Amino acid sequence: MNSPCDVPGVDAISGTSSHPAAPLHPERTLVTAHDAGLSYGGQAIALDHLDFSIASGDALALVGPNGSGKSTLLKALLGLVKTVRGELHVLDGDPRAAAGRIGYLPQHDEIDLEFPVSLQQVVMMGRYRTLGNFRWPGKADRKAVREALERVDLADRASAHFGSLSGGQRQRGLLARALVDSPDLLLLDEPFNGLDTTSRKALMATLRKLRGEGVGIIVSTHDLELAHQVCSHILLVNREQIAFGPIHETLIPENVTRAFGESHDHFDTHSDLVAHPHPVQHDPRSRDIL
Ligand SMILES: Nc1ncnc2c1ncn2[C@@H]1O[C@H](COP(=O)(O)OP(=O)(O)OP(=O)(O)O)[C@@H](O)[C@H]1O
Repeated sequence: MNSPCDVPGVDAISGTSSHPAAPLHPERTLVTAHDAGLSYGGQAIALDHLDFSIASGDALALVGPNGSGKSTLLKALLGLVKTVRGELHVLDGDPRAAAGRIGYLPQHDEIDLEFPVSLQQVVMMGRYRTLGNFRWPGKADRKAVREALERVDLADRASAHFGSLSGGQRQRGLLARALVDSPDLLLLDEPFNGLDTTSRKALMATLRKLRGEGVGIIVSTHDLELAHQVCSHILLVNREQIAFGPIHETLIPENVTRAFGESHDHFDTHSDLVAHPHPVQHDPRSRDIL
């Protein structure tokens, strides 16, 4: 059974129905991988045998243990890591050609919180590709910044000193920076690390709203709740692809064990968040809730 959270327009937090805006991004395939292998400059393949695809409005949870290749895949989608075998296409072509259509929220950001920069100035940094080196931000740029801040519900804090915002607000501000050029594809590397429950929920709601607008999302995470609340698909990796598919069919104990090993402690395979296609009898924790 699909979770209500899988359906664009159904609120992730309340579970109530809303009226989604018409998709702003046309339906199209955003990423395809065919037996792709990724490598850092002539070194051994860091992540191999990738075979998956995602389309507009899909959200893919990229899940695997530390060092399994999650960031490597995100960097390859940005054209920063080479595909040394097979194919990895973004918007039907080489990832480097699609760079202007991708928004990226890195795992660590370098912004010095003491630096006297406002939230809207941080978001404007996301316009640098559009602005080039020699143009001052104009009306259209300021409008784009305002709209990006509205999308993450931070328009009222536009002038605030970036360093004075809460951790969750800063994270949403950085998301606005990734969104300011209206990307077709949004890549997020562990965006929920260190966030409190309220900020997590706000960020999840924003991501679901973006899906409803037709943005494709790939989010690297250890967080199964996030994966279930936001994502339609999951890609489990451990130096190679372990499994890919709709989240409710693919996030099963067998695949989790294959990705994390028998002794993993990240995921309780009896957790409500891991699908149990064949619930184990006599175990009160086992429920086929999905
Ligand atoms: N710049 C680099 N040059 C060479 N090898 C690298 C580089 N960055 C990562 N690797 C290697 O690629 C493999 C995958 O690392 P990656 O950072 O993609 O894993 P990850 O799943 O994102 O890990 P984590 O959850 O800890 O962030 C590791 O063996 C790592 O050592």
